[in-house]
Amino acid sequence: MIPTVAPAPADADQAGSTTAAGAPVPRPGRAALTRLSRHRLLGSPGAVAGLVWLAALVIASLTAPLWLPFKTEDQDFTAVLSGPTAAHWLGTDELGRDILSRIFAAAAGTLGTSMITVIVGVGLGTILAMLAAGAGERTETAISRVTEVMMSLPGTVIILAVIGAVGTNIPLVMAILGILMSAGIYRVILGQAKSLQSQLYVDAAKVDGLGPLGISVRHVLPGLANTVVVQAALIFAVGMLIQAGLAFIGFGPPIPQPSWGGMIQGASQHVYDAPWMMVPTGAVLALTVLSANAIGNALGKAPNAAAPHLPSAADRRQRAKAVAAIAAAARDAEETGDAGTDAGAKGTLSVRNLSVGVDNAGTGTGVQLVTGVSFDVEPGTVLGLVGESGCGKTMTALSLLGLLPSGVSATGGQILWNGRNLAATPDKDMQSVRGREIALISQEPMRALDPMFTVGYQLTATIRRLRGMGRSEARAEAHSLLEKVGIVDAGRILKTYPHQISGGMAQRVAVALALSGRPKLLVADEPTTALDVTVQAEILSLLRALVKDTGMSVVMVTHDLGVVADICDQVAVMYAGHVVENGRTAAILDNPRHPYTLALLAADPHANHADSMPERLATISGQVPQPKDWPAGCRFAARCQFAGSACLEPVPLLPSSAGDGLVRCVKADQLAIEGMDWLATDVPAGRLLPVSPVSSATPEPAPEQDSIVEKDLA
Ligand SMILES: Nc1ncnc2c1ncn2[C@@H]1O[C@H](COP(=O)(O)OP(=O)(O)OP(=O)(O)O)[C@@H](O)[C@H]1O
Repeated sequence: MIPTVAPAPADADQAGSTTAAGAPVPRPGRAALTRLSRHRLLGSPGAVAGLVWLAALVIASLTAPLWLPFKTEDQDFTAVLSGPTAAHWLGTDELGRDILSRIFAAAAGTLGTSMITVIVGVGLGTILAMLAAGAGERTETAISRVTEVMMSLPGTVIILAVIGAVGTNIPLVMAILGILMSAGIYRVILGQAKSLQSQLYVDAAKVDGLGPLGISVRHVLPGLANTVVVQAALIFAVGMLIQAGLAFIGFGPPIPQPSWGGMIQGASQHVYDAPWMMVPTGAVLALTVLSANAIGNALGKAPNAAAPHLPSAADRRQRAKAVAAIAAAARDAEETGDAGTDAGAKGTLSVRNLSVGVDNAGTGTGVQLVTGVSFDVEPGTVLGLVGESGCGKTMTALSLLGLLPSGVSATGGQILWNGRNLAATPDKDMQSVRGREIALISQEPMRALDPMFTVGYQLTATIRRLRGMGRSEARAEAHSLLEKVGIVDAGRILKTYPHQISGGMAQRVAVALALSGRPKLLVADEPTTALDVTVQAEILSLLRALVKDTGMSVVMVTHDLGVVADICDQVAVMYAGHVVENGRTAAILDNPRHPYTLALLAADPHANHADSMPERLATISGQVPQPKDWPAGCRFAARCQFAGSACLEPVPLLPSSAGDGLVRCVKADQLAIEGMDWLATDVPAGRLLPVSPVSSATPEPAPEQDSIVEKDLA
């Protein structure tokens, strides 16, 4: 299954929630704030400068009475309209008042009242949007009509009318400005709030009994964080400018209280005889507005909490670094003649020694999730990657497309495809591979389909993009693709939206979408897991037919040996991040050599014949170890009924005596000779019997006394 990090479900907000890898999962709101503050704000020099400027302005303004040399109303008639001097650093105005003192004295008021506009405008707009999105169509219609009326009102006239009625009460004027602006903010936020309300995790939260308020606060608001802060920064800047404009035309704070707009107005009277007077206040106002905009810009680039699976720019940079490192290693290997393999035959996928790891904050020293995986997929064949959950199948599959999740990247090895090493291919070059050469279908068909557009639009747009066809030609191709994937009434389905079709139909459409670019390789990540058994069989037979008809090859990720038996020519059994056995499907299913394969088969009801079905199916005690807990020796040893002390040493992948496959077990041959079965009995985890180590180059059967645990267990 492709990992996604959705906002925490209703019951998962406890502090201790972790990823499968054991890493703590931040709550969406906190995650958003972390990203906003750490990666974006501090990563943008403009935003950092803006923050420093605003912070300095606020501190200087609040502490002004303590350090300013002059009071705002002090007049120095010996220095009227002067430029900067030792006594008056920024000069004086027409009454000899110190401009520096007046700028800082006015700053707190200007910033504070602009914040009133932000709080009222953004707060009201956000609350209305969340209410409209969550409370149903009638409420949304009512709120939308009211905001439309608000937007049609002449704001300037209303503000002037308020000033006429109540005088220059700046906080009140700015609050009313906020109310007027909230209508626009409502419109900006509503669409996003509605989309968040329609997420599957919101449905899950509703099922869990979370009320509308809880859903809005816990699931919707965190997803709106980006938009809200960007709007806040913009409104802050606009509020400051409007306030300065009002003061300029005489509706500022009462005289002699200074205001930036009032000071600019005063300076405009002396623009010819004392032009300097305009500079300090104008520059401070401009710098403050620029600072707010720079901060808004930086925050606007932050990834949304609702889509944390999308790689941020930092993730992309990190990936680019990882790709460059692999490319450099490959070049070194070529120079020293250690490259190992050529680029493989055309249409053959050759994965060599692939490792995938967590980036660990860009240091490249994080835990490894997949190590030393190698396999080949010939044209027109299907390779199954099989294993329990957490064995690294998805990480391996996604690395073929360069689509590893944020914070994870390929750390070594080669993915050889049509003459290039995809592991060392930059993301922008991978774009021409994805869809056109290698396509993906995932477990959840709805992931591939956008609920906002009809099936026809999505298919046509994809075909046009990937194959450069005209509209009507693409439409005809979409129709034929739907027929190809077994949809009888293709014309009708083209007109439907994804939510109007069943899961099986959606998976067929997803397959058609994947075929749009006529890929040579299809990566299918558990494509039938979410479907019921009959539909599963249909999709498998569709894939089989496509492989036969088009000569396309498939990498099929599955935990179902039935699927492997049904469709795969080759199989690679993965356990704890590496391949423990691979080879031809028939050879492996008939003659498994690795105890893990043996155990998977023993635990699979379909692999046991009805007449010889045991009373109790076999189990594999324990769990797949977390990547950070992988032992140096055999990673399966702690759960293995046949483990011995030789299994404490690292085990290489060696040719299996059965067929042309490879197996990673020091006792593989001994098990084959003795014909051991995996028992239904649970084995205490970590039990190891003494077994003499065998040479890794030529595995020999273990001595008699090192026998199999089974004997003890019986
Ligand atoms: N984004 C991630 N960051 C860190 N570790 C991850 C991430 N995604 C997966 N892992 C870890 O990588 C390992 C391999 O995961 P992977 O999803 O490839 O397993 P899988 O065999 O495909 O399992 P499943 O069938 O459940 O998808 C697991 O230990 C998993 O916890």
